[in-house]
Amino acid sequence: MREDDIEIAIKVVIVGNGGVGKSSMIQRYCKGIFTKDYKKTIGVDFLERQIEIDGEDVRIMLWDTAGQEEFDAITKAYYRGAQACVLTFSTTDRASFDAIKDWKRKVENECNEIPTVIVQNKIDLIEQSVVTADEVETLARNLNCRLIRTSVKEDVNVASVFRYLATKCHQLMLGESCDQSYTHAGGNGGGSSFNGSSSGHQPTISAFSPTFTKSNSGTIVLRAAKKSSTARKRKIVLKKCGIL
Ligand SMILES: Nc1nc2c(ncn2[C@@H]2O[C@H](COP(=O)(O)OP(=O)(O)OP(=O)(O)O)[C@@H](O)[C@H]2O)c(=O)[nH]1
Repeated sequence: MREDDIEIAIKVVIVGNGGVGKSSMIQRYCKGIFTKDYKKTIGVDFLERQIEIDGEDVRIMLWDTAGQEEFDAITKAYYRGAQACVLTFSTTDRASFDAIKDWKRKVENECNEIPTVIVQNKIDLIEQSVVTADEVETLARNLNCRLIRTSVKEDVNVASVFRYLATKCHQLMLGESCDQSYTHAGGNGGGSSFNGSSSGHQPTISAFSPTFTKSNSGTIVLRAAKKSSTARKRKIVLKKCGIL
């Protein structure tokens, strides 16, 4: 393999109870589509998308795991080697919220601590919500995870989830101090834009604001890896992380 062909790849696992919108989220992010039909994921599925972080091409490999307990034995094998995790629950499904702690534990059993985001999906159904904003924010704080509220259906904040995680992983790969800022979920609940600030207090990314706009933070770069002066940097990066 030539030096120029080397790229950064990040494995992200998406977990959560059945029906919360994991497959839909991945489809939305990688293919730009949304379907109303529910097709239970059997075992594990996989899609990827390439974005640019700090001028580097980063390939995000999204592992969609079945939410049903019957597939636990199969899916946990796929958590191994994951560098980031999305813990997903649905605004209209109380059990899926209550299960978030268990999902975090299951992933940590295989991967230790990795950058993790709690995603409250189906925020378009906020009027049918079975969780309060406070309890969700408290859970995120207690679990030391960033909270992002999304609507896969309306394409709100989906790109922010993966850009945030990819940025965190990229920082870790570069050996920059990660300052643990990914672990905070504040409670202001306003706006939907991604805030890459590295200060200690990280606001929740939310779609609650009535003036929210669709997130455009994911820059899709559908082209071959650049042959540029970043090659040397890539080499350094790859000493610190695995190529998937
Ligand atoms: N209203 C609304 N419906 C959604 C949203 N995201 C997903 N859905 C719907 O929720 C249902 C379940 O979505 P899936 O993506 O299949 O759920 P899953 O988490 O992958 O389910 P498993 O494969 O069983 O683990 C589908 O009918 C989707 O259309 C959303 O943001 N809003």
